[in-house]
Parts: sequence; structure tokens; C-alpha cells
Amino acid sequence: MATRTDLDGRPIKPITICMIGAGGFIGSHLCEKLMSETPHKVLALDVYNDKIKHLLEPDTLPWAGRIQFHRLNIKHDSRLEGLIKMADLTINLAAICTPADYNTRPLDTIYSNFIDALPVVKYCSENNKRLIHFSTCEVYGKTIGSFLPKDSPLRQDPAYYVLKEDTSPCIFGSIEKQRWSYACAKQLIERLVYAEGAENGLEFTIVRPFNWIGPRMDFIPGIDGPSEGVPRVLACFSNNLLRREPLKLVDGGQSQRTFVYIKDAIEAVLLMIENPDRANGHIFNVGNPNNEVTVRQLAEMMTEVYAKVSGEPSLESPTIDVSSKEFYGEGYDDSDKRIPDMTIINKQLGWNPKTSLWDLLESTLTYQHRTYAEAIKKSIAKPTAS
Ligand SMILES: NC(=O)c1ccc[n+]([C@@H]2O[C@H](COP(=O)([O-])OP(=O)(O)OC[C@H]3O[C@@H](n4cnc5c(N)ncnc54)[C@H](O)[C@@H]3O)[C@@H](O)[C@H]2O)c1
Ligand SMILES: O=c1ccn([C@@H]2O[C@H](COP(=O)(O)OP(=O)(O)O[C@H]3OC[C@@H](O)[C@H](O)[C@H]3O)[C@@H](O)[C@H]2O)c(=O)[nH]1
Repeated sequence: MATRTDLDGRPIKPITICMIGAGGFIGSHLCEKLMSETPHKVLALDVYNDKIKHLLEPDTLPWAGRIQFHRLNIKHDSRLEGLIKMADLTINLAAICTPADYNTRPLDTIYSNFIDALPVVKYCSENNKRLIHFSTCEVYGKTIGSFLPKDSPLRQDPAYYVLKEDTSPCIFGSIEKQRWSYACAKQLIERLVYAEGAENGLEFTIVRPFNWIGPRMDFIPGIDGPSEGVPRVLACFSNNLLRREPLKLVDGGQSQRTFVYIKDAIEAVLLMIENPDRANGHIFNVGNPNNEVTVRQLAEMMTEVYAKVSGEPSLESPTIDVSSKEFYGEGYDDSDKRIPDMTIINKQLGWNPKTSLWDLLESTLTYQHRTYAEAIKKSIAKPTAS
């Protein structure tokens, strides 16, 4: 491998990374990138490894010996501190992070996103290890603009909706709206990480992902996850398309999101890993402000793209409206709009997303079709036991 250099032209030394939650969606893409393009070693910690199996076996793979899987639950495993000590850098991705859980399993959500992350922060701080902690764009909650009258011209002013790491407030709903249990737990762990930096000198970076999507995100209910499970929107809509069912628009699909391709976002994480002087002490929005759509527009675009990649015509009525109470249950609430300000990540790391929403949906839905279409057909055809 030719000598790789950081953004300041210095050679990059190989390091060991303790990656917690390495078996998830983001973790699997990050492991893939680190194995194929860098000399770094990864201690991959998770309860599952299905999404990184292709990187672990067979042992003739070019990176064999640079990735080691440790099956453990960080809630109760005494090996955690030792593994953090063995590494130069810890990346914590472990979390419950599907909205269907926030209001229905609020205790698990708060424990997972706050309590279970505490020892990780403590061990990094006590052992002088660098930490990259994964937070979320949900810490911003709702936009200031959402509280203005519907016809107020100020709603069009970016000052009322663009989300900035160092100036935007965090605006959550009331306590009965348990949707915000996740955002609130993530906010408190961010504050703790930040305080460890300020008072004890912890070297940290906080990442706020804005709807990263792509292959291997979540699961398809009834195929590689529970039939009654509700994953994030990409997998929900993929499941509907694969089964030729209408896509369900929660409360009319009026909420707005910006989607970024996982492969673009992983480039940003690699820059953080390899440029500690530029990344330490910072909180970074990572998203694509150019890919904004309403959820309804996302449904329409996914329907069109899926018809193209599968060769199957779309349904006559491709969407159906459902209430959030029916879909998520009591206590659901929503973020209205999420546009990331990119000033800080641009200045520190020179990173910009590249892939358009159409292109990222085309490659992702091609993957979904190739991976799941046959399995869905078989599961539908299977005679039920009498
Ligand atoms: N994907 C996004 O767009 C997005 C957006 C905002 C924030 N995030 C944050 O990024 C991180 C990773 O998200 P993801 O999309 O890859 O989710 P994911 O659910 O695919 O991955 C999380 C992984 O953590 C593991 N995990 C959870 N609890 C654990 C425990 N106690 N011990 C060991 N492993 C455990 C899970 O098994 C899973 O493999 C999360 O912290 C999430 O809150 C992601
Ligand atoms: O079938 C569906 C699923 C979801 N939706 C809607 O689609 C939007 C996006 O839903 P997602 O499931 O992707 O979740 P959200 O964008 O609300 O939150 C996510 O954002 C950041 C991360 O921290 C988490 O991964 C998750 O909380 C929401 O408005 C939701 O109500 C539908 O209309 N239909």
C-alpha cells in the first residue's frame, strides 16, 4: 500500500480501533472501508455479526488478522475495559435507534443510549483514549420555524430551520411524547462527553448523522427480522415495495428529511479517524443538505426507482395514509425538518457529500431487490401449516 497521508500531508500511522456496535448498519460499512482502504486494525464488538460475516470469513481474506470479532453485550461484560485499553481509538455506535422503539420501549431506549454508554466514556477518559461517539441529528428536535404561524414568511428564512452544531437549540416535545426519550438520552451523553473533554481532557469527537441510508440498513420484517418489527423508513418502504403493498405515509408524509448515502458519510468518518488534530473537540453534522424531500416525495421517488430496477410496474395506488398513533402508538411525535449546516465539517475536514438522492436510491434498491426479492416470493408462496 502506498504511504497514505492526512489532510496536513503527514503520513498516517496504522492504529487499533475498538468499534462498539460494529455489526450494525454503519459499523458494517465502516469496517468494510477500514479493511479495504486502510492498514488499521479493528476490534469489532457487537451482539451480532451477520452484517460483517463477509469480512470475517474465510481466513484467506486479504485483511485476515486485522479484524477480530468479539461477541459481547456492553451492558454486562467485564472484557469491555480491556478491549478499550488495547486500542488507540474507541468508536461507539451501539444504540437502540429505531423510532418505533422510542415511545414503546422508552426504558430500554434511555438505558441503551445513556446508561450503557457511560462506562465507555469513563474508560476512555480514565485511560486517556480517544473517543468518537455517535449521537444523532435528533438532538436538535424540532425547528424554531415549526412554532411560527403556518403562513409566516419567516418559515422560509434559513435562520429558522438550518441546524447548526454550535448555535441551534435542542427543542423536544413534552414528557408524555416519549418519542423524545432517545433524543434526550443522546443529548445528555453528548453533554457528558463534552464535560469530560472540558474537565478531564478527554479527546473526543461527536458525530450527528442526518439520515444515513444504504444497503444493510435495519431489516426486512419476516425475512431477516421479526414480522411485527418496524424498522426505519428506508427498510419500511423497501419492504412494502418488495411485497407489492402500498407505502404507508405517517400523518400524510409531510415531514421533511435530508438523506445522505452511507458511502459518502463513511468518507467523513474516515477523515475524523485519520485527522485527530482537526476532529478532536468538535461536534460534526454529517448529512446532505441538497437531498431534501418530504416523506411523501421519498415514497414517490422510491416507487419510481424500484419499478426501474425490478422491471415490475408500480401499483395503481402506491401510497396510503396512516395516523402516527396507528403506526407507532401513543407518544409518537416527529421532527418537522432537518437541514444540516455544513460549515464546521467543511472547514475542519473539507468534506462534502456527493451522491444525489436518485442515485443513492438506485444503488440501494438494486441491492434490496437482489438480496430479498426471491426470499419474499418464497415466504409468500409457503403454504401455511394446517
Ligand atoms: N443510520 C443513521 O442514519 C443514524 C442517524 C442518527 C444516529 N445514528 C446513530 O449511529 C449509531 C449506529 O447506527 P446504525 O444505523 O448503524 O444502527 P444499528 O442498529 O444498525 O447498529 C447498532 C449496533 O449496535 C449494536 N448494539 C446495541 N446495543 C448493544 C450492546 N448493548 N452491546 C453490544 N452491541 C450493541 C447492535 O447489535 C447493532 O448492531 C447509533 O448510535 C445511532 O443512534 C444513526
Ligand atoms: O413506513 C414508514 C416509516 C416512517 N415514516 C416516516 O418517515 C420519517 C423518517 O422516519 P425514520 O424511521 O427514518 O426515522 P427518523 O428520521 O424520524 O429518525 C431517525 O433519525 C435519526 C436517527 O437518530 C435514527 O436512526 C432515527 O431516530 C418519519 O417522519 C416517519 O414518521 C413513514 O411515513 N412511513
